[in-house]
Amino acid sequence: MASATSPSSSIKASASPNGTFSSNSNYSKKPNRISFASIINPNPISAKICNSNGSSGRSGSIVSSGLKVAESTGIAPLDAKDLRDPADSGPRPTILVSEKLGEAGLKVLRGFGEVECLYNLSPEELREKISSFDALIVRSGTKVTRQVFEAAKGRLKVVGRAGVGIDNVDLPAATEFGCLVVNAPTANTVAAAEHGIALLTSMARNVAQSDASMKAGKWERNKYVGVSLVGKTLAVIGFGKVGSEVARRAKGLGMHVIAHDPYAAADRARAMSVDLVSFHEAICTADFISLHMPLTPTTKNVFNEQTFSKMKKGVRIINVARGGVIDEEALVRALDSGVVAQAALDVFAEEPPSKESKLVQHHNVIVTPHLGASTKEAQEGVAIEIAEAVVGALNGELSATAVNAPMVPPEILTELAPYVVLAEKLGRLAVQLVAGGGGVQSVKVVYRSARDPDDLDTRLLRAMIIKGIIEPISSSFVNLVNADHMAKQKGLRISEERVTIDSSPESPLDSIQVNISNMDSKFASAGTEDGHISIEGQVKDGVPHLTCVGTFDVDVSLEGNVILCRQVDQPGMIGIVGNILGQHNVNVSFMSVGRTAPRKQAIMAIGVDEAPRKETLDEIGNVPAIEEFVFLDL
Ligand SMILES: NC(=O)c1ccc[n+]([C@@H]2O[C@H](COP(=O)([O-])OP(=O)(O)OC[C@H]3O[C@@H](n4cnc5c(N)ncnc54)[C@H](O)[C@@H]3O)[C@@H](O)[C@H]2O)c1
Ligand SMILES: O=C(O)[C@H](O)COP(=O)(O)O
Repeated sequence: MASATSPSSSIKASASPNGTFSSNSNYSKKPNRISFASIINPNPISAKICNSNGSSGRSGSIVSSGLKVAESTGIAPLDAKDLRDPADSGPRPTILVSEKLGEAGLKVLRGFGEVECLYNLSPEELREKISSFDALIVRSGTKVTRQVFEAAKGRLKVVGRAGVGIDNVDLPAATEFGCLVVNAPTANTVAAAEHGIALLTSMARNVAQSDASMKAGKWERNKYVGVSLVGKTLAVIGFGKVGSEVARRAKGLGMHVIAHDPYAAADRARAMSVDLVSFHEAICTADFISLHMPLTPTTKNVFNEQTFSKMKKGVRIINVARGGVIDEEALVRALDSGVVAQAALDVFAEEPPSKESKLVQHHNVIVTPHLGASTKEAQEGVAIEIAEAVVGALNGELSATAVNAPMVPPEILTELAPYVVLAEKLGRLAVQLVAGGGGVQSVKVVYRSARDPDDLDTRLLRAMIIKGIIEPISSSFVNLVNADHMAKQKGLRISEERVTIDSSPESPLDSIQVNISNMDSKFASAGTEDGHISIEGQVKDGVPHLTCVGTFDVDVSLEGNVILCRQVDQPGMIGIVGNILGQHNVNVSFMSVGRTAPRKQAIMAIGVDEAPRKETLDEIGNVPAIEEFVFLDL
């Protein structure tokens, strides 16, 4: 008799904390983090998002418009009535807005979920409240730390940064917790650039100091003689969105503009008649230096004692980027010594800076309280941009402004959709074929495609294979955000190979093969000569199919569950097994037989709608010609 090697029995003991092994257990039994299927929803009807109580499905699900990328850069407000399915009576997602957000954005959010605006929360208050929210929207004032993600207890699915800089969000922690971070990168560019120019011109002409002097009753025409801008060299550090808009405006003022940006394209600079130069040349030759790079470990305190000492005496510095890129104490010393004649600062290492800050109080410094993005227009734009991105993410769409997940163009998402489903199912099947279920360390994925390897974006597929492999055998939750991190954490090495085949480039892929290296299989026929467990699948008419097990060709649609039997190839086997299943009321959706040679060995792959009971599996195992079989739960 062949014994049934059902994965449920072997995996139960070691794996799932609730002692069960079921398909979609990620939706119903995992913590309430957004599932991968909610970020990129392979099901065009509804994206399941777990409720606060851990249940899932239509009550608590959010209707998805399918595989599309949120058009979050468009700033026309969405019609609130379009955002949720009116038939969906489940609990609405909860959104915490922790800093002032434009009304138009709030309207978009209110059309979709329960919105609470709680400004000025202390870090402790934020940690206390966060586990009741699916989304958090912040500006630069809220520190979204690891502790916040921990306190969210898996509920928080998306953090929306209503602006550009994400240095106040702990991205590695967000990624580990599978929380998507989106920002609003475009709507405040012009506002920040205009503020930079405002600071540049007012600093050069002592507008702030002379205004204060007059208001103090003085008339000091000789004291506030300024410097001209025309013909002076402005060095823009960080030639991105804001930096290049500052450059464009400074050229209009007749300045000679140079820029330093290790990642900027030279032709973009050339097109604006801006010379891209080294950091050294920029800081040594400039009369004015305007900062527009992000705050990163590399840029932190990049303006320090040493760099100030190399600057032209009397240089003037503008900072509307981030305070942390300047060593503020070193700047005070450079101002005192006259190396830096003036500074105009919108941002500070610590915000708000202390009232006694020597930098803020310095007579050659003008300051604004982080107002770069604060125009009515920019704030409305940013609010809509972030609201649409957050709603899109909660709706199961991949955001075009995702910061910690791959941004995949909509047309690619659409054509990859069925392969994404196939990839997860192959991962789930492959791990169930491993004897003992766990211990998988090395997986090789082979993608066969007629397209050029560079034309195939496999990140989604890889993430889904990882999800398929990890979730059935652990309590971990895997999505597009944290898949690579989870694989690394579990010591799972995934290598990918793309094989170009002679076929139609119409479809992105011909097949996906998943090989688990150096593991024994509970279904020996799934093994290859070189010691791998190998399965392969294809998409046929939009439906994922299992097409190869070990060295056997099969063809079974991966829609329900699968029984694989190895048997002696002889007449009547399909009837015998089909009969047993029929007698036990198990509906067969698909059957296919692959064999090495007539009357030798064959593999029968049977698709079944429901999981057979143990007695049914025992009866199949008692058929004398059946040598081994396995039930695979999809
Ligand atoms: N004060 C405000 O209210 C305000 C408003 C908007 C943006 N900002 C800040 O301005 C900065 C720029 O914003 P953006 O929208 O232009 O971003 P961006 O990403 O478009 O541009 C940043 C540029 O900096 C470059 N860069 C990265 N590391 C660098 C380095 N070591 N040296 C030089 N350049 C480097 C990048 O290549 C990129 O081109 C960000 O820090 C953002 O947070 C502030
Ligand atoms: O990075 C940004 O977008 C700006 O610094 C704006 O920050 P704010 O939203 O706090 O005004």
